[in-house]
Amino acid sequence: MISFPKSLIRKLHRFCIFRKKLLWVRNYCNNKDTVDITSIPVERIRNFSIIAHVDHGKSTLADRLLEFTGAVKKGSGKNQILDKLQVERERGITVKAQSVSLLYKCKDEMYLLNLIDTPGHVDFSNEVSRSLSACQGVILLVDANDGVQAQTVANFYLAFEKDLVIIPVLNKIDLKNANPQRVCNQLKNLFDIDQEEVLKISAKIGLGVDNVLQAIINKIPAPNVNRNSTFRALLYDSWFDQYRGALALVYVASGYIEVGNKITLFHSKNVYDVKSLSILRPEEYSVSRLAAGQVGVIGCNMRSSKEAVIGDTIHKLGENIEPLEGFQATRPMVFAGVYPIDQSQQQNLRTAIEKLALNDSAVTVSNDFSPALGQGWRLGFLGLLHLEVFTQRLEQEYGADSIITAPSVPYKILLKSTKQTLKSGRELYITNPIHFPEPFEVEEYYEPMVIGTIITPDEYLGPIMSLCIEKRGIQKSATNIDNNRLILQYDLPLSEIVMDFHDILKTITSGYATFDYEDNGYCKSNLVKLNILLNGKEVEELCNIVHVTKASTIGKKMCSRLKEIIPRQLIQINIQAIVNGKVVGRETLKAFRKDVTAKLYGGDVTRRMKLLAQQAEGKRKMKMVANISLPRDTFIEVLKKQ
Ligand SMILES: Nc1nc2c(ncn2[C@@H]2O[C@H](COP(=O)(O)OP(=O)(O)OP(=O)(O)O)[C@@H](O)[C@H]2O)c(=O)[nH]1
Repeated sequence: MISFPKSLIRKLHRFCIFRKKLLWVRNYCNNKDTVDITSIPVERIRNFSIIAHVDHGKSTLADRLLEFTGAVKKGSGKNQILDKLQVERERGITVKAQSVSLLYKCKDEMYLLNLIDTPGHVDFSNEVSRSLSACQGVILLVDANDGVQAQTVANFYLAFEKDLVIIPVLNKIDLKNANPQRVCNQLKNLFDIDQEEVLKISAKIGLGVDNVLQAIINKIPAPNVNRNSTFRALLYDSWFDQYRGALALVYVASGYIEVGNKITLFHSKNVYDVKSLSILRPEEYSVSRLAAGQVGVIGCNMRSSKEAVIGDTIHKLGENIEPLEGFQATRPMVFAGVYPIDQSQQQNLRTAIEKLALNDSAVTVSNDFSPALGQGWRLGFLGLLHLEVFTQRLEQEYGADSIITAPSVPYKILLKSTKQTLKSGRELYITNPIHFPEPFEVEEYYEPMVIGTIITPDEYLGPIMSLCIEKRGIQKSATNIDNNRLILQYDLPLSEIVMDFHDILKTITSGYATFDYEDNGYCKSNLVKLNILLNGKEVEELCNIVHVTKASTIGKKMCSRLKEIIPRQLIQINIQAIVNGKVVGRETLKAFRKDVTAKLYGGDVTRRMKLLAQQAEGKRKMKMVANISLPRDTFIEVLKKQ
């Protein structure tokens, strides 16, 4: 392999940074104020979001809107332009809401349309609700073939509760199996939307997209703001730029701001000079002023993303203001330990987690320690996909490899009243099974519950009901939304749906049923801690809290799963699942026998015996230190297919 001197690599690296800076400056200068966006009056601004179920075509419609308004060239060959993250492009899903400002001429007047493309998956619904606070209307997009699905219902109610104007749009009418009439009936039955209001389009081929633009202008009201009052802006997203520090994406709620103004954040109180103002089209386009009703980016040399706290209100220094309503804190649904592959990478992983957690405000972070994995963090996520996407982003965007431990949901425990609990409080939230108290200390156990909504063709009702019963679900309602589709509501324990409920549901319904859930507080339960022992040694990272009725089944399955996942090693591995000191599952992973005598050709038998004895001694030593190497993903994998 050719090796380059370190000095040359350093020079090359510096050159690349210099080139990037140069490109940014050129881009900045080219974009400077060719259209005076601030001259567009408030009455000609429309702020809206596209909301829909997963894969119903939000990003494709956003692409067409970008093309129709000239933000990108027609036939540029680029798809899903607003899905910028590598993880979004690889998985074909949106995980982060993206904003773009479009200029559209209608009846000789220029309109500014601020569009936010939102994710569809339930794990990212916080992005949707955050985006809606900068909007006055939404496009509710429904696939004309699939019809109304679980996230369509959830997203409709999010917009409805915020009193936003809803423009119903049927997409994919070019498909052979599209059935617009059936979907219109569903919209009428579920949301009381009249058929005449529904637009029919094909985002893929651009059919009917101009009607969508017309509806945005005619139906969505202009923001109700005052440009002459004091400046207030809601910080609703932020990201880190290597050269300009943290950039804040804001919705200006009143007044205006100009480059050179001194600003401060209401809660953090830090003071900054405004260095740059821009709007996204979708690339940054510099402007000299951001005024009420607009969505734009403020660059003010914030040194770290920590300073740009999402939900904070930005205002001018020295002005007394009432803060804008921030965002409701989201409650993490799944917790998992994240550790560096080896402790030398700890600092790197720490920086990466800090930066990414600030960009993704739904993630909670606290320190954690594991005897086997060392110093790490306990992170809280909105679901398993959120966890997977976060760790993938850590790897791809920050080059930080990590080991993830078994995910767990947050349990609530009421301790028996003793002198100590009287002082420290009897209620305990357990996000890490390691901290599960001994049964004699506990008065009552509680587990988190959700209300699950399932939309399915009625022929799958039987298998779905069996699945929900197996997952300890209680049916709340079952309603027909048309001749052959049902909407079911179940009370379900969060722990039962978090890992693989969605996958199983898709399998048993050939992909036709869709699922969405929302938090429904805590419910009394009967829980136990399931310990996993490898060669008699407890592996804390694999222990799990389970419902007492499931302990034995899960224990057995975890053992057999571990047997599949752990590679055979030079020593035999005894895998045991233990609940309250009782073995509920057991498997043995046979040693993989290395033939140490292979090189011997004939010769004295004592030589053969000596080699075998040496090998046995080596194995004994390994067993003593329980030196079992587990693959990186064991902790999640073992819980996935129970
Ligand atoms: N035939 C047809 N396919 C479409 C149309 N619109 C979108 N699609 C396809 O549907 C798939 C999903 O489209 P996306 O735009 O990624 O959907 P999305 O709603 O943004 O997906 P998420 O961000 O993951 O929720 C892609 O393969 C698109 O090419 C359409 O009008 N007709």
